[in-house]
Amino acid sequence: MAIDSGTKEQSHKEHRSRQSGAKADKKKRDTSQNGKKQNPKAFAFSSTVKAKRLQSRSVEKEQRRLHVPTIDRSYGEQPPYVVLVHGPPKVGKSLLIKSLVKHYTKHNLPEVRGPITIVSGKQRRVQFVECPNDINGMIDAAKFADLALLLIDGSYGFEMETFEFLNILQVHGFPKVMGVLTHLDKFKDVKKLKKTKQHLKHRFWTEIYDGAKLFYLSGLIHGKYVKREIHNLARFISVMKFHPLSWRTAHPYVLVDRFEDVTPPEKVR
Ligand SMILES: Nc1nc2c(ncn2[C@@H]2O[C@H](COP(=O)(O)OP(=O)(O)OP(=O)(O)O)[C@@H](O)[C@H]2O)c(=O)[nH]1
Repeated sequence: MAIDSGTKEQSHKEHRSRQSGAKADKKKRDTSQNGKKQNPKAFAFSSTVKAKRLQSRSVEKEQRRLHVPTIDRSYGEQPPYVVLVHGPPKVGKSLLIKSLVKHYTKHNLPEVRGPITIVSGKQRRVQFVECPNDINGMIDAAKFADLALLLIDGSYGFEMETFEFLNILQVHGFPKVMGVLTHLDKFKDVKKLKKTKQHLKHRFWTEIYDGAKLFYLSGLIHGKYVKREIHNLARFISVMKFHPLSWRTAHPYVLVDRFEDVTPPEKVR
């Protein structure tokens, strides 16, 4: 290479493509295939079907981006997530709350009276509420529940209350729902138990959605549900992601659970 510093012109040796060797062989092979190169234009489409699919996919992606994000209006310390335990009478609601409280706090709860709030993680509190079995109670509960545990007596099947409550949930923005089957120890026949579980699962799926979570509590040990099963259920509740419901942000609601007159008696007199 010679550089002429005066005119700043360079003279380069001309490029000569390979005539022999592996690279030359490959090139020859590529060009000889159907008379065209393997990759004539790397990013241009060669199939119209594929191109159409690609286009609709990119449009979909764009739509998703444009979707209005749900606004989380909460600020400061987060309120506890309300886990509502619903079911017909004597299905085991109190027992389930007691078992879950025992799991989280290692304390025995003698009686369930009103909502119970426990700390389930560094950033999370969970409040267990037993759903009242009257229509007004259910309507109130549907408004504040973040997760509804629907208890179903496995030996009996679905009862009216569960369907009623699902309907109420539907018109209140539908929070998360999980099913829990109890009284499964009443089955003596293993085959029948299996069949019933299958049947109830599919019934539950048609009501909620295919693949909705259903837990099985197989029986009692020392008057409590099996530790392992409660552990699994509690784990699910602890890691569950709760998104703000758009219905709820659009329909603010205050539930008054107590009304006290605090005027000093002196003043009244
Ligand atoms: N064999 C069996 N008994 C159960 C099971 N679950 C609950 N029980 C029993 O059912 C009875 C009622 O349980 P509770 O927890 O009081 O039911 P509940 O739904 O709170 O009842 P109400 O508050 O009256 O609606 C208790 O004696 C439990 O021991 C189960 O899976 N198997």
